[in-house]
Amino acid sequence: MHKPRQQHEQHRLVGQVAAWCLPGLIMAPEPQSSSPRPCHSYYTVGYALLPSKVSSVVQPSLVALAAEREVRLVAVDVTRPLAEQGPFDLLVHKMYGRAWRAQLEEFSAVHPSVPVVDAPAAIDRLLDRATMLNAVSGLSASVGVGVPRQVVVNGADPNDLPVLGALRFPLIAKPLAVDGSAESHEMRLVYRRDGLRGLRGLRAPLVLQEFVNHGGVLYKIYVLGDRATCVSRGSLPDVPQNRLLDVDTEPSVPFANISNQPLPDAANGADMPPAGFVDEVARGLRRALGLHLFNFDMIRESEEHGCGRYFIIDINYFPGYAKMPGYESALTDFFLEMLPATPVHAQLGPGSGLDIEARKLDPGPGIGLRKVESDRAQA
Ligand SMILES: Nc1ncnc2c1ncn2[C@@H]1O[C@H](COP(=O)(O)OP(=O)(O)OP(=O)(O)O)[C@@H](O)[C@H]1O
Ligand SMILES: O=P(O)(O)O[C@H]1[C@H](O)[C@@H](O)[C@H](OP(=O)(O)O)[C@@H](OP(=O)(O)O)[C@H]1O
Repeated sequence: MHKPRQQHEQHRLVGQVAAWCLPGLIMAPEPQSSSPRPCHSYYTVGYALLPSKVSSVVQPSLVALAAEREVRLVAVDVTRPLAEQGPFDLLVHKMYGRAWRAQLEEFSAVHPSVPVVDAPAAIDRLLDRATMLNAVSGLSASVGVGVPRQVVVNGADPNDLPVLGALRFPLIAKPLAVDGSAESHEMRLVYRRDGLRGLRGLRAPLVLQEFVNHGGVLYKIYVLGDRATCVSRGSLPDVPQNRLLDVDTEPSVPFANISNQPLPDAANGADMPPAGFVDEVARGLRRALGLHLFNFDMIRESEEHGCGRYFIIDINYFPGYAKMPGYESALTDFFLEMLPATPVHAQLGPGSGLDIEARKLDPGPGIGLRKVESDRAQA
């Protein structure tokens, strides 16, 4: 039900933007302020994103700054075969489903020299909460960050699960799948065992994860290649021990999209995690995940309830970068780092920028999906 509407919206949105410079391409609008430049001086970064992500991330300020640095941002038309579009010097994407994966494979077979950020198999690990946090356990123990204990519930009554005995209440029930839908952000905070009965309202499969008291402050770390930027946000408040025993209160409560909340006044003076620690965790995760574009949510256990350990609770692919201060220049820098030394159409010589057939005959040095994956293995 969800996807056809999204595709329709995307088609409409793509149809609204002006075609400029190269026939057959659909592009982000050229910023009014930039002076005319010959087409060949530009790099072209193709982006394949849902309409909501386009409107949050591909803002005029980003398009303008990238253009100043000779990078133009071009929307992929997802209603047409990807391999026939371009030429692109770099492709970034966050789309769901097998058909899109097949399009990427075909694109890389036809254009092996074009880096695709990121590899679909690596992104897939973040689309399932059972595998999402596995990379954290791969970080060296000396880094000092963990994940809350959790179990996966595949449809059976969670009360019947023998493993549940190992978890301590309160728990958070989270949908297993992370698929960009509103439902994938609908959760329940479960205070005691009888609260698990109400979970039948949430669609299984689910993850039941231990809630960690953390003073209502969450740290969101935005990763863009080698850069990591940490911001603080509001989060769920601590759950006092007596709330777990109070049978006159609701045994579970629903919530959604908490981490979009600003920091509550009371938490405003909260210490940020040390920059060196943030960088170390971000670097370790980037290597373990093999991804360039993601953010992760980290909390610090309240000292009155524990010993101040850090926990990672969520990792998101291609997050809302516009919420990060200075995102325009960070994203443009990232594109420039990922781009090859020469624009692809300039490598092919004058007049060949539109010639897809010529590129099929001359596939270049071969740095498509495979190159990005091998860079990752070496990192
Ligand atoms: N184990 C936990 N302990 C304490 N609080 C938690 C825990 N897990 C989640 N939360 C709280 O619930 C919120 C939502 O959880 P989570 O990040 O897993 O969901 P999400 O829908 O994927 O979030 P986002 O919109 O940031 O992607 C967190 O921002 C945090 O406030
Ligand atoms: O598109 P889905 O799969 O629903 O994932 C969301 C993430 O879960 C959120 O974490 C992103 O917001 P933040 O950048 O505030 O983390 C959010 O970014 P958005 O503000 O661009 O929608 C999304 O990436």
